[in-house]
Amino acid sequence: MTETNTPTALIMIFGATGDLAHRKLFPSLYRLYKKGRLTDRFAVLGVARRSLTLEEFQESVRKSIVEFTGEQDGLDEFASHFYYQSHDVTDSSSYIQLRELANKLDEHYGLEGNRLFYLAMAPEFFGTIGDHLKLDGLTDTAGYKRLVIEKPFGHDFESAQELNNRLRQAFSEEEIYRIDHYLGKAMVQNIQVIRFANALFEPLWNNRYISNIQVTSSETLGVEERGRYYEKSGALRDMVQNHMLQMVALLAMEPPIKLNTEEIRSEKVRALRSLRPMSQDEVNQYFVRGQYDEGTINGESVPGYRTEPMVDPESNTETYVAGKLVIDNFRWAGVPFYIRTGKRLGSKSTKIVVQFKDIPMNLYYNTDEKLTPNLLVIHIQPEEGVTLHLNAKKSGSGMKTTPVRLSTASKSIDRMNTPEAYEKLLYDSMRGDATNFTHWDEVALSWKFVDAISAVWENTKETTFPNYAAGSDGPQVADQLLEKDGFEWWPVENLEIDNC
Ligand SMILES: NC(=O)C1=CN([C@@H]2O[C@H](COP(=O)(O)OP(=O)(O)OC[C@H]3O[C@@H](n4cnc5c(N)ncnc54)[C@H](OP(=O)(O)O)[C@@H]3O)[C@@H](O)[C@H]2O)C=CC1
Ligand SMILES: O=C1O[C@H](COP(=O)(O)O)[C@@H](O)[C@H](O)[C@H]1O
Repeated sequence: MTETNTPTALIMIFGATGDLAHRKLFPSLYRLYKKGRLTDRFAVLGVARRSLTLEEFQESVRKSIVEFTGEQDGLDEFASHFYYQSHDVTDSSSYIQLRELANKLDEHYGLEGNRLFYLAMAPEFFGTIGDHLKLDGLTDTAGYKRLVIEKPFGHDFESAQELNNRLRQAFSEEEIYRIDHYLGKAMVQNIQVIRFANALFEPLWNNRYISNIQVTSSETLGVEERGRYYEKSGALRDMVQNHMLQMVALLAMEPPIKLNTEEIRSEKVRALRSLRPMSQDEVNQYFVRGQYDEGTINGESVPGYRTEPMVDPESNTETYVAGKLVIDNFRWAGVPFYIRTGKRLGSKSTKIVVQFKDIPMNLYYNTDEKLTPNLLVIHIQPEEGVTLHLNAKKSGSGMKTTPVRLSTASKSIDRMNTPEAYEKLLYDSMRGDATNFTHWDEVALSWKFVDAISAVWENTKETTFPNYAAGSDGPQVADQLLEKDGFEWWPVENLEIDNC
């Protein structure tokens, strides 16, 4: 691993006129620049088909910064590091020209031959670009060469493996940075710290004390303009295969022997290997699906999934998934991990709730009343922090108990906004820190797990679709999944830090 805190590199963005580049990548680079994490020794070479002059491209960069950061300090100087080549990535002849421009920028800015190739494009182009980078000598460089690749990494295990084999012709595993933007979120990175830096939690982090763990990622947005992609993906591939399983791996993994990339990834891989596979007959017992109907969100009527643009009016695609994961190892035997994610729900929220087991004997309530279980809530977004739900004595005479909460919000600890996930991930990839990117072994195991579910769902028409109204908490089948085990979902809206 090559690490420096002020990395120098040529960042080549394929898809530089696209949404991701404008909303996330340019603003993140600007913030790094403003913080002094990018010195003047960097250049960005944007690639896309449309014909733009250098001035037009730099103007588009300036606009994106103003729109998405609200700042403009030092903007002209920052934008002057941006270059553009109009180039169809399927056209073999353009790569030579790209190499020449890259070499010139390398020399002009003293970039030491360091190259970061960021594929911010539709996945069908990933393989072709990888092939050409090698064939046309863009990867022949004196410095490092790294490939940062967006999701989706394949559509299933087979296609992911094919893509991986192809990319590995040009880049080694260590040089491939597969983005899962959840791993860039401050509170997702905090899961390990909460677990391994607190004497209070690690001894309790097992089946002796934890009754179940719930991971919820709910969205209010629908599929927007992404109907074509989403029809083939659904919530299972879009969210579960990557973000949800990554959070589960971080919650379930054993403590790594060292806090380095290899050890952390290897423990995550072991956790994913421990996921109990499901037979075809078991899939619908462990996983349930939903699709949104029309409804109301924030007072506005929104259409049902089947009437969204580019969506089949009889679509069988799930926009909601809830599941029970069983981790077959010594630590977690008997502790269900429940996950749920969906579009067009009542709130935008990602939270992890760790529910502790009840104490063996309740001295404080009548025997027919139950104490509220202790909960550890990790607030991933929109608020960031941790809440511990405890029981305390009710004021006044007598020994009645009442639930109380201890909360910390990250913003109040650091007194600043935490950086955007993409900012951290871009910085890490330039510093050569791959810890918060997914290793091929993690991708492969996640696909194998999810493939078993999609094999069943794609072959059975779900006759109850649409089965939840936009703006609701999701389909009833998700509640029934937990009721079977004697649990219920902790409602995310009642767990906000602000409610404490
Ligand atoms: N947008 C987001 O928030 C997120 C996006 N992603 C992933 O990032 C990737 C990009 O997404 P997004 O930015 O939204 O997509 P867009 O459709 O907005 O952008 C696609 C980009 O690719 C360029 N392009 C398309 N075809 C070619 C071609 N043949 N040769 C050269 N350039 C081409 C387009 O420019 P032009 O038309 O000028 O050629 C454009 O710059 C996808 O893999 C997506 O899944 C992942 C997470 C979030
Ligand atoms: O990767 C994706 O994530 C977003 C949700 O991300 P978040 O950071 O807003 O929680 C999701 O909307 C999108 O469909 C999916 O592709």
